[in-house]
Amino acid sequence: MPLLPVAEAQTRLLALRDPVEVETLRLAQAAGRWAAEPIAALRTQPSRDLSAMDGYAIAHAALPGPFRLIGESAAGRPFASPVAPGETVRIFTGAAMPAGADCVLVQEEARVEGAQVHLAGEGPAHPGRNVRRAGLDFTVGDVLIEAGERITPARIALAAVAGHAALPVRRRVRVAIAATGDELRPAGAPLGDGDLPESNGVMLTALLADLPIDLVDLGILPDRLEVLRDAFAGAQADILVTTGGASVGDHDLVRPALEAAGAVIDFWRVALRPGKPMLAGRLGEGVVVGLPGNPVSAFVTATLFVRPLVAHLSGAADPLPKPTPATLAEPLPANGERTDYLRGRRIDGRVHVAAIQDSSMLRTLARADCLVLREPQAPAAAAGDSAQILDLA
Ligand SMILES: Nc1nc2c(c(=O)[nH]1)N[C@H]1C(S)=C(S)[C@@H](COP(=O)(O)OP(=O)(O)OC[C@H]3O[C@@H](n4cnc5c(N)ncnc54)[C@H](O)[C@@H]3O)O[C@H]1N2
Ligand code: MOO
Repeated sequence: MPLLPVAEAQTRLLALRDPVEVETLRLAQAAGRWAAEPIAALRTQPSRDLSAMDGYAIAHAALPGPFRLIGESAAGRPFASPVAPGETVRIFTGAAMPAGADCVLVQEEARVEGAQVHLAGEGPAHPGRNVRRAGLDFTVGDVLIEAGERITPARIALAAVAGHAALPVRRRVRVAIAATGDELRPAGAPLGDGDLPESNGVMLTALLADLPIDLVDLGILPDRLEVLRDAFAGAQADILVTTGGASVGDHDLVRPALEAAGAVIDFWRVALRPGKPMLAGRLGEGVVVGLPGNPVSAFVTATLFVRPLVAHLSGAADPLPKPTPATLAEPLPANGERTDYLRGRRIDGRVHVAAIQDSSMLRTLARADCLVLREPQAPAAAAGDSAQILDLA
């Protein structure tokens, strides 16, 4: 199989499965999910004209006054009768404008003598000044959140004011993570000769921590075909993520073990660096993504493929990471046939690219705050040139 371009691999991966089922959650529980349907306003906001300031509701045509004080309108306690020209009502921020008044004289520009309010400043410049018109924010029936948009804290507030107590979202995605390799030991465990602390599984757990998932930790699996096959077959997940054993060595057993477990591999080997040996396919009702074992390769492929897949199954309309432009601090050589994702760090607005880009080097990755994209066959770039980056911060 030839190497698959990154964008094509992403498209094929997301096409492997539709978003998971819809559930309805109370607002506070819906944070971080994606809207499963368009969310329309059940009411108009403001529902009527409201004062934007503390002061005196007046008719603009009656300026410069004076005005006779006939009552008060507070938030939730409107003044019921109309206000005639030459009359005024004490009013507070968020309170209903009484009929007959069309602007608010702020109290800093008013002087009150008994029941008379005098202009003591410039006064409201025009009718409508310091008034929030009915429907300023939205009108009943307006679509406020599109299907596939994330439920952010601001959208939760919007949905509440729009009259919703609960929202239709996708259920949590069940993600199983398996690290493979005979040399791996849990972080902190005693190490024998040739042993290595496991880092990909904990990295993936952290990388997905802000997404609505239920995690199934399959732990560290040995390089034994039957053990891998049985663990994969029993994973029962929407997404099974494996790391390691994806390449061509004698101990790279993930692909044959997946196939033995009944998986249908859709693609293997993508035109990117690091991360080339990654694979993806179907396993029962779920999707399997096999990430390479090198820690930086696992991180980059998880960023480009696993996070977007979780977001897609969670109902995100736009799940892929978006590159943004940045300025290079140093020249870069011409690129080869794979899209390169270089570990970079922004200093004073310019991106410095780490000198050694070995896919095993976690210290370089941990110092990076972005990945610098180099398209296949990109010509050499000079310091000061623009480059596309993926933000890691
Ligand atoms: N002859 C070839 N050799 C290799 C090729 C190739 O095309 N031909 N591809 C290389 C590329 S690219 C990559 S990336 C690596 C990754 O291959 P694997 O997925 O099979 O990874 P492993 O061999 O299992 O492990 C690589 C490396 O990473 C360490 N590792 C693995 N899992 C973890 C973990 N969970 N936590 C920490 N470290 C882990 C492992 O000990 C190895 O050092 O293959 C190249 N080879
Ligand atoms: O592309 Mo591998 O992913 O060299 O590290």
